[in-house]
Amino acid sequence: LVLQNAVSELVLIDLNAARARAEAEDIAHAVPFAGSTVVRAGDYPDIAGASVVILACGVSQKPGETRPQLLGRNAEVFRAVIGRVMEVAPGAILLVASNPVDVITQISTTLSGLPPERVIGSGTILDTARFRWLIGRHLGISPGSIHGYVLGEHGDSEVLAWSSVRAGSVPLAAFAAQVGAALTDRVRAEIDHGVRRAAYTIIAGKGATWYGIGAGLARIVTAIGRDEQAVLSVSMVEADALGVPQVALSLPRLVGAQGVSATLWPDLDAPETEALRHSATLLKEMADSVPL
Ligand SMILES: NC(=O)C1=CN([C@@H]2O[C@H](COP(=O)(O)OP(=O)(O)OC[C@H]3O[C@@H](n4cnc5c(N)ncnc54)[C@H](O)[C@@H]3O)[C@@H](O)[C@H]2O)C=CC1
Ligand SMILES: CC(=O)C(=O)O
Repeated sequence: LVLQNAVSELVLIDLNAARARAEAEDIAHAVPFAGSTVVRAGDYPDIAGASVVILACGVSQKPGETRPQLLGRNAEVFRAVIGRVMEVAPGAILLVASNPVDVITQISTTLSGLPPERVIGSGTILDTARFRWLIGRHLGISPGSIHGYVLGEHGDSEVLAWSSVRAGSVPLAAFAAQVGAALTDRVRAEIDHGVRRAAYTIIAGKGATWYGIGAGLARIVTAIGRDEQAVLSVSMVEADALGVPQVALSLPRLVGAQGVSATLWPDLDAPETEALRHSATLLKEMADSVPL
């Protein structure tokens, strides 16, 4: 956010106040290279009037741990935090990052009483970035010129929507053939593994993932701040996802000043549709298991 000069003020709140102060000071030292954001540590009253509140509190995965294993602990954290945020910043858009992000987004929607379009989960914005990066690397073109999405859960059941991927305006398989970089079953399997297992690999190596999610959250905040109506794969409670009622999951959505203004249901083939329904069902079961 600071490097893109995307916000005028950034307030960090953490149960561990010393950490918030240290992070704020460290981040503030980047400001002179980028812009003029006011960065400081604070407490809840300091976010009164905020336009966006990013929620990244709670516990994170240890090596080998799955995202759903965090659910009980992070649901408890959000029961404590959401009420306090709503007391001081009832007009904010909530942007959830804590895992399992889809279920925590759904819990946050219920606890806040906000309309679903104002409670956004980062969802698969990061998985979509990983997907585009890996395809771009395979084809030798910029990931920004790859148009495709990861859908459903930000987690093990996510769906890589291969059938609708385009390189520029050309269907993926046709472009791959043109540049002599065929998308064999082995290549697809490697890309699938690289997307689906990325967090596990990075957490095994350095304990946490920081930069991809930081950039993804900054992208969402920028789309809100500039009322871009940008298409981003983010999570939100959907009234009906392929027959699964009231479930938060990621789909390509229009993001702007009011939060999510529309969902763009993608064209999917039959196996992708079934995989997305399966992902929605798992998420719904997880959400229903949390007492509120
Ligand atoms: N959605 C995504 O793509 C990603 C999600 N994550 C998730 O984000 C969350 C945070 O990850 P990290 O920053 O690596 O973890 P971390 O452990 O470094 O930071 C979490 C912070 O939350 C604070 N905290 C705990 N309870 C709190 C409360 N009640 N009020 C205020 N602060 C509280 C802790 O003191 C700690 O400083 C995790 O759930 C992680 O799984 C992380 C990376 C990517
Ligand atoms: C930690 C996490 O959810 C990720 O990097 O995908």
